[in-house]
Amino acid sequence: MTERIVVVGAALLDDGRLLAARRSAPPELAGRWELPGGKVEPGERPEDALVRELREELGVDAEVVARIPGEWPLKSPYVLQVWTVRLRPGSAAPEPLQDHDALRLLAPGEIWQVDWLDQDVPAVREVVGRPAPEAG
Ligand SMILES: Nc1nc2c([nH]c(=O)n2[C@H]2C[C@H](O)[C@@H](COP(=O)(O)OP(=O)(O)OP(=O)(O)O)O2)c(=O)[nH]1
Repeated sequence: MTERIVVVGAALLDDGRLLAARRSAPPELAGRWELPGGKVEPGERPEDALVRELREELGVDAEVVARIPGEWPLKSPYVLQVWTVRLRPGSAAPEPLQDHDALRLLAPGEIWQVDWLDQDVPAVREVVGRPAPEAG
């Protein structure tokens, strides 16, 4: 059986701007930008993994809104799935607490100003081709 591990990434949209995070490790990925998130643990729902990772990495209280259709191959055995998320009322603002050393909120015209990980580009393209989720 081929092992396949899902990495969940967050499309965190704030007033039409997309949150991008710059990785601080490992050396081969450091300095490149990604959607914050991480690996789904055995037995964990992807949505729960994403909420957990965002709490650990950014210190936020987030909720998952919807899955972005598609799945993108990363370094084997990982595949990337992306979900739109929003902050719950009262959540702290995102901070680069773990795994990242910078965050940016990118307006639609700024999306391609950062050096996304190559493997994230098709996923980001899919994210920005979609309207922001409804508020509330
Ligand atoms: N989170 C995230 N990881 C990505 C993206 N694109 C991409 O290639 N990756 C890779 C980097 C890592 O090899 C793997 C996920 O690792 P991670 O370091 O974010 O996950 P994690 O917090 O669960 O890691 P760990 O320290 O528990 O091993 O997927 C992306 O957009 N978001």
